[in-house]
Amino acid sequence: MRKKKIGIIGATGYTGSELVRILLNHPEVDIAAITSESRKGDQFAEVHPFFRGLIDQQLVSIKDIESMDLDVVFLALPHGVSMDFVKDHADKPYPVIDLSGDFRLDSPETYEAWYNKGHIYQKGFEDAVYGIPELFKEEIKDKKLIANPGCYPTSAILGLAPLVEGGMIESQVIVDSKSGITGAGVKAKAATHFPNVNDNFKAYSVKNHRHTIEIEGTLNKLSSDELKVQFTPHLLPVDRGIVSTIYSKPKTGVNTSKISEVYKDFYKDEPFIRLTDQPPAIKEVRGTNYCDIYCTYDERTDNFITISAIDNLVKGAAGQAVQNMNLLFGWDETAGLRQVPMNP
Ligand SMILES: NC(=O)C1=CN([C@@H]2O[C@H](COP(=O)(O)OP(=O)(O)OC[C@H]3O[C@@H](n4cnc5c(N)ncnc54)[C@H](OP(=O)(O)O)[C@@H]3O)[C@@H](O)[C@H]2O)C=CC1
Ligand SMILES: CC(=O)N[C@@H](CCC(=O)OP(=O)(O)O)C(=O)O
Repeated sequence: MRKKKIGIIGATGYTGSELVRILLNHPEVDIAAITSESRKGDQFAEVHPFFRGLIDQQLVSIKDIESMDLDVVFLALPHGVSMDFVKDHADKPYPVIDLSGDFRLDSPETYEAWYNKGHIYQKGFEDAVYGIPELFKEEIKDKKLIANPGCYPTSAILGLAPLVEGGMIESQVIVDSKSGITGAGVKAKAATHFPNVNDNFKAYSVKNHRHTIEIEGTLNKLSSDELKVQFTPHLLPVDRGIVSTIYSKPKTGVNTSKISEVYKDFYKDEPFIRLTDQPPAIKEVRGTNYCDIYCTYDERTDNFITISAIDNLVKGAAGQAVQNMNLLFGWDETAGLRQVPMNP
């Protein structure tokens, strides 16, 4: 059968090149177009020299894909930019998998409140599905617009989903997350300048990070009670990886000794969830689509403590996008995603 023709939009950035890294080894696809507005005409491997000898492809402009007969398009563009593409290409036959936050929330009003930015395409919210395959597999299968989740939300939501869906916890949840610096994108900025991150560690966007509402809104879709999420991200001096440590209180009467069975049962058919018997490490998932999850109960404080680890560029972005594509086309969910973690 003919391989599906893929377009990757915005491939001078980190998630764009990560998509290429994964899709080069995907058995069902050919990378037909890789775009860049700033480097069009250059070879992709000139922009990302670690691809030398592996791919012979010239970067094209977005307008050049109009004449191509693509089967699916990945948007690795900043938020606020993706929405223009989605609106302008709404009549195209191909599905779009958007890695940005432009269509993850429930309405333009919520978006505007948390992103401090206007939204130009209300219909996209009606068309989109939130692409977290472990929770919304059936809904993803026949959608034309997939809003690929944020990296922090992926780690927090997957960590909490079994407790939330089981109605096991009280309404206040604390998510304390640490991310590698590639989460901030390829552009140089003061916050990610080497002396500011090397040998250093700090929280940022306390109380108002836009992922708070993405986590809270998604968990509330699984919950019969109204949950509130306190989310604090931290910048970790590593390239890639996220660890989230999550605190929640069991409801009165919940059988806390059954916690591992609850997680095992919830994720029993999920190839990318690995339940661990000790806190997971970012190097144990590096370069892979795994989300490793550890959960325990502390009798002294009456808290559940859940710790999850992902690679922000893979399960937190490009890998999850490929997993979504696999579902869209009815392929094995793990196609192209069977990497072994790179450790050390
Ligand atoms: N990095 C991560 O860990 C994660 C990122 N995401 C999301 O995925 C999307 C891509 O992220 P990431 O790859 O890190 O981003 P980068 O900043 O590394 O790359 C973004 C790319 O978009 C292109 N682009 C097009 N228009 C613009 C514009 N107006 N301003 C800036 N860049 C533009 C750029 O390529 P060119 O100018 O050459 O066309 C650039 O290569 C973002 O929405 C991000 O929030 C989601 C989860 C995790
Ligand atoms: C370390 C770091 O800076 N991380 C980014 C989140 C990356 C991501 O997933 O962002 P989107 O929701 O925009 O896709 C941040 O905190 O803004």
